[in-house]
Amino acid sequence: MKALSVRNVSYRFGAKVALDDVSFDLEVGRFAALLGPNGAGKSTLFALLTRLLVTRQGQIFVAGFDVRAAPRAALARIGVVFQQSTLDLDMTVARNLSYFAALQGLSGAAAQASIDAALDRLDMRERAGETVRALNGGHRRRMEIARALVHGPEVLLLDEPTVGLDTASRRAITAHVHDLAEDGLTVLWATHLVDEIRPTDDVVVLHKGRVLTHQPAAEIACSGDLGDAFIAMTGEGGRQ
Ligand SMILES: Nc1ncnc2c1ncn2[C@@H]1O[C@H](COP(=O)(O)OP(=O)(O)OP(=O)(O)O)[C@@H](O)[C@H]1O
Repeated sequence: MKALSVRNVSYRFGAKVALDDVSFDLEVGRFAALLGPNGAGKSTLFALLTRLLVTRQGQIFVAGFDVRAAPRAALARIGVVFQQSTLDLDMTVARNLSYFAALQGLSGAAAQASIDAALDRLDMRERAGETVRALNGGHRRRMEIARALVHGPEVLLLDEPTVGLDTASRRAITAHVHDLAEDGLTVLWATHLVDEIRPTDDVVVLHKGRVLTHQPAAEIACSGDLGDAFIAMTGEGGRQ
């Protein structure tokens, strides 16, 4: 069974086609970059994966569950880090996570164990008592990733999670999420930055709503530079 399966998905906003017959599968435990320039359709695809928008054409399966026919089962297996932060700045890290855990139906000792484990995975346990406002941008992002793990998802979706961060924070977050994939989580990481992608990662190149290719990064780069290959394919840049 595939961790994520997107089949012939199209979506339009009025006359504007945002996604055009998009299909790809992700194997369990893969780190996949959804690489595309601005306007490629990455956020639209994320909105369909998380049911912020409803798929009208095509099908999406998460761990075998159809997002439209079995939304609860599918969404329970997804963790999401959206482009815009949704943290409560005046609550502590721990309180933000326990609030989210409660929304997921977790409480008491089980919730605490999940929260502690998620914070440990992102090296954020010692920050649990701090208010979010006191954290820098990189730590806030790590906390959002920890929050997305609290309910034990099988697939983690991140929509340009390093936007606005300095180089050190970008590297740390990229490394943390690659580690999560090595531990068996399936990751879909939307980005337009090729330096966040490792040679062994899957890359789904999205351009103007269409999938141009889906291969390991090393094969797309073809013994050259992934950024050059991306520019050659799309005519657009892939560096910060
Ligand atoms: N609500 C909307 N109404 C009309 N057009 C939209 C809407 N949202 C997105 N679009 C258009 O759909 C296309 C895909 O947009 P989308 O935001 O999914 O791309 P993206 O790859 O996430 O880009 P970015 O990196 O800038 O977030 C773009 O042409 C965009 O202008």
